[in-house]
Amino acid sequence: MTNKRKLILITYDQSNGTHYRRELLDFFGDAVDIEIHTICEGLGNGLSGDAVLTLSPISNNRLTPHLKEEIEIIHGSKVLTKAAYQRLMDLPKGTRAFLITTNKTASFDMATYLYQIGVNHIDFVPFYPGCTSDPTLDIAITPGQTRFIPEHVRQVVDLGWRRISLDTFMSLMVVLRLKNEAQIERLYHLSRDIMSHDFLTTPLDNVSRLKDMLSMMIDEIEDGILFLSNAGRPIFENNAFHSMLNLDPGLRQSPDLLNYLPEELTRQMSGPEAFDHKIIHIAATGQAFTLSKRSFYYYNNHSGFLIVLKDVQNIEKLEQKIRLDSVKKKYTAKYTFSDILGDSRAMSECIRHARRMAATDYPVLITGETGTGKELFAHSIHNASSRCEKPFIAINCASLSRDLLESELFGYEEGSFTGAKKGGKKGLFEFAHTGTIFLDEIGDMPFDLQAQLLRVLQEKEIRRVGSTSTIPVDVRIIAATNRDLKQMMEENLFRMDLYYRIGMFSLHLPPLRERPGDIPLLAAAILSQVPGSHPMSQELLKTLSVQTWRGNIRELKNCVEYMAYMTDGPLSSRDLPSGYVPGPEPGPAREVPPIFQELPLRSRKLCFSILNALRERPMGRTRLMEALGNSFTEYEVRTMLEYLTGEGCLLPRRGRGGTALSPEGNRIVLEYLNSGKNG
Ligand SMILES: Nc1ncnc2c1ncn2[C@@H]1O[C@H](COP(=O)(O)OP(=O)(O)OP(=O)(O)O)[C@@H](O)[C@H]1O
Repeated sequence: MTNKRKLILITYDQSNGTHYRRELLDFFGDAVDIEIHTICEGLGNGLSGDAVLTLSPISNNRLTPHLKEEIEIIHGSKVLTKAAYQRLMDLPKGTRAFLITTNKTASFDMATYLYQIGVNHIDFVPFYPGCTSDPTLDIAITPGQTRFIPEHVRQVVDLGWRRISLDTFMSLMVVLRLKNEAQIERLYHLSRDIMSHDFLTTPLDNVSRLKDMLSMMIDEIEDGILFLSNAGRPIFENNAFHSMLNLDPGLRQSPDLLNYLPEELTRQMSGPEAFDHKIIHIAATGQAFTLSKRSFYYYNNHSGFLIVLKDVQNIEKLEQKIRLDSVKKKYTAKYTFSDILGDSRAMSECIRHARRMAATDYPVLITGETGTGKELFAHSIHNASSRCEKPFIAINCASLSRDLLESELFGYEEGSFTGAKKGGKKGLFEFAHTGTIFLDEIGDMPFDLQAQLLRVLQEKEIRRVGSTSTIPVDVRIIAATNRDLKQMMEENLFRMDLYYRIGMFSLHLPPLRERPGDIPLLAAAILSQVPGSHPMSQELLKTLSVQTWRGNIRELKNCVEYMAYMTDGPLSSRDLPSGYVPGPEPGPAREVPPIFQELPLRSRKLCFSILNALRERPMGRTRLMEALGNSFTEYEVRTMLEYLTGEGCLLPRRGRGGTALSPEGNRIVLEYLNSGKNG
């Protein structure tokens, strides 16, 4: 790699060229080769180099046809030394003098410059080769062009060659990528001798300090940044750009940088269009980046391109961190295995199995009646798994309508349906990425959504509602249900393929009545949570142990808490809430009303319980669920309410009065209660 830069220097004539070439070499040393081209002798064709510097006014339109390729063009400016300026200022006010330059344009250029820097007490008369002289004038002022002074002039104020301005040097340093400490130091020294343009009146050391701070800040940015000139040449790149691509340190600020970048990157960068976040894969290193190319403007002029490179892995990590931070409170698993009480054999076995399942990454299906601790187990499995630091997201599949459940789980794209949020919405699967999702009441998930869930499990990617693209997700699924999925499969209500996918590890939690030995332990633990509560008598514990506990531990909890709050002294069977009698419920044998006969047993029970509860008074769904001991899911209750309304057992709902029994419903339930035969 060659580090020597080539500069095309354009001046009016050869003499100017030689002079300014020397000045440039004094500044840059042998870091640059300078090729002079003059307007007088013709610029020639096919000029090529790292940059063009014009020190004589010439438009880009005139210049570019002479260039072999697109090269950065710097329109340089020249300034007086401070000493020369002083000599001009010392001339008396009203002095009329020739202003001698090489040509007409240069003459006006010089006059404008002098007025700009405040030399406005002298009356300049432009003079250059070929123009008519005024014989009455005998003073001449010239920036070093003494060779053109008319013979009759007696007083000459030679300002000396104008010097290349500080901003021209700065532009050269940037474009030629030659900015370093030594050059900044040189600029600083120059600034002591020569005049600055207005915008450089800030002391140079401040400017350079500011620039240094700026480049330090750019170096601190974690994204790789590369500035390209309009011509596509590298102007500046930050540390991250080098380290992300493992570039040789010798390439820092090298004009040849592009030759050493991966081909996948340069191919995308080279087009004229700006773009955002293209994903590129570097075959040689296996790295993946997102690449953006943005135009940047300086005072409305297109000045080049900004290339931004982001490491995809970093984005993922960051996104994950943001997800985690934002979901931490809402989406963490609260319970661990140590929160699960019960030393019955059945319970100990469940815990042992669950611990084993936690050590794997497979889906887990937890079954069991309501209130047996399915959610507790789901939390504990997540917390004992390798994903414990990652999100745990629980959703009840029975509590939402089909469409809502779909958009909650998978998210949606902006505009995918009326009312969709601007910018779309992330689904819970995306939030749960790298963690666990707990699908409670999975048996109540609508059939077509089951197919989508299966796809997520198989493909490990989701598609937002209304989107055509997919998003990869890595989520472990724990599902739970109190429904009989096997039975549901037979009835074509649950997909067999999904069942076998999630049910490989299945954990059945026994109902409380099958492990009465756990009741004293659980009851004592529940009691200890109530401040100031009294102990339970043995006789009460015995009574509790023979209850059917259709609501299982949740029901036991309600019952024990009720007693603890309602009783002042030690607790006995007398303190039990009404409905709890010693011994299991015998359950009278009754004839099944014809409208229930087609229903599965569980739905039949639910229908009867609803009608029975509504005999007392009308009530809303939440109340009704409580009255049923929370033994049925919201989905089940809703479905059965619809069914019973359709059968004419309930009055259609109006307003906030809740659901009421119709005369037909009342007749059916009374007939059922009086029938006395087994159903
Ligand atoms: N073995 C246990 N030890 C201590 N508390 C328990 C145990 N099992 C359940 N619980 C408590 O009982 C209540 C119900 O448990 P959980 O919500 O986990 O049951 P579930 O089977 O998911 O119920 P549902 O099917 O109605 O959603 C919770 O307050 C839970 O903390």
